Amino acid sequence: MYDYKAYSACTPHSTHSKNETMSSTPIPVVDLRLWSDGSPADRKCVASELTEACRRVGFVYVRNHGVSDDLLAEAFTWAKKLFDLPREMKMLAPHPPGTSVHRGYSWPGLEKVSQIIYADGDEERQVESRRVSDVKVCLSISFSLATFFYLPDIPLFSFLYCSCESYEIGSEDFAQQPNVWIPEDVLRFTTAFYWRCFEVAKELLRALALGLGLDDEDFFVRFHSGLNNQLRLLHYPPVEVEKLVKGEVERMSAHSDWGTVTMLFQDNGEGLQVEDPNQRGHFVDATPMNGALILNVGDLLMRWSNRICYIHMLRSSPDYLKSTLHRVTLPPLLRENGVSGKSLMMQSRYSIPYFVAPDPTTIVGCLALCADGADNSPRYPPITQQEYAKMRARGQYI
Ligand SMILES: O=C(O)CCC(=O)C(=O)O
Ligand SMILES: [Fe+2]
Repeated sequence: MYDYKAYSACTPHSTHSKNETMSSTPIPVVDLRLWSDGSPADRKCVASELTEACRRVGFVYVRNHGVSDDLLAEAFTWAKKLFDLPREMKMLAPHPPGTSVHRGYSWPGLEKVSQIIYADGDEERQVESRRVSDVKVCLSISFSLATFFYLPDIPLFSFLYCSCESYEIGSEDFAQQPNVWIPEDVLRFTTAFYWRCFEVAKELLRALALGLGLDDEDFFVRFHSGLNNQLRLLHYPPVEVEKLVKGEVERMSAHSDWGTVTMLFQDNGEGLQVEDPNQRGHFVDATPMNGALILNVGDLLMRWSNRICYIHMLRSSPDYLKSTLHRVTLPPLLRENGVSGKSLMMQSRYSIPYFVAPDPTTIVGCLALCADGADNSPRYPPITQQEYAKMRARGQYI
């Protein structure tokens, strides 16, 4: 884990001790402290930094975010406790069949994080082709994204077996997506944690609105009552390193998130990678950083801000927010040093993503200030959150 002590540009240097150094990570780091207690100018600085990071990379480490270390430690303790339960107990709260309800326990292999990416970025087509393709493929059939990148009509497959187990929790007041409870105190804690995360999410949405140049800091918050968010406890069980090296199993394949933003908490298990914004198909490590959460832009925020993907982006970059592909795979040390000893096992990894989504009937259309001329007209038709989620969910659960 990075022992990261670097500062964001907005933080006065005098508040840092002499031996603080900048991290070598290509993923930017933003400190929210001055967002919470700084002057209007400080807040603007933090907002611009955060937005710029989301524009350049789509992923950013956020420090001083407001979820305390103790609360996070407790969240991971509960997650571990939950996944340590015998399978029969976990199966008392199974993820319902089909794609309409996304709650409860998903056992390893249930979720197929599969994304077919046409280089022309046509999402409708991506989803349709995923539907007719065999999503029951269990082992990795992945083609290099980079190889096919410049060929808009050739589908880029990423069908992978997701070897994680997860537990999805929503708001207890959202009738469309009822929680699937299991008889454990863990769920009482996670509900409180869910709403604490939402408080942080609202601040991040405010900063992004300001950073984008919207007059109304609450613009995004108005579409987010919090009811439609999702807290996911994730466990990647131990896996033979050799299988990961050979690509027979992937912990989680490359995908983008569907919502507005995701806040991700990781334990110190490495392996999360993010697509390098300057090199399609090339991934960089998003190593866990002490005390920082990772914020990433989801598809809906990308659509709001009119960011186009892939091939178009190379022609003309509208310079807005980017929903970046990411995956979970081998940690850097194992990649670099290879594996000796066939039976080497990679340890469990736990993570807790909090997916922030607008309310289901919210119409997500290009913001007026992000469509500022002939070269930057709206690229996506307006779509409601529920339509978009339905489209994306069709390939994910079988
Ligand atoms: O486990 C992680 O670090 C990433 C999880 C993730 O990307 C997801 O659940 O969408
Ligand atoms: Fe994700």
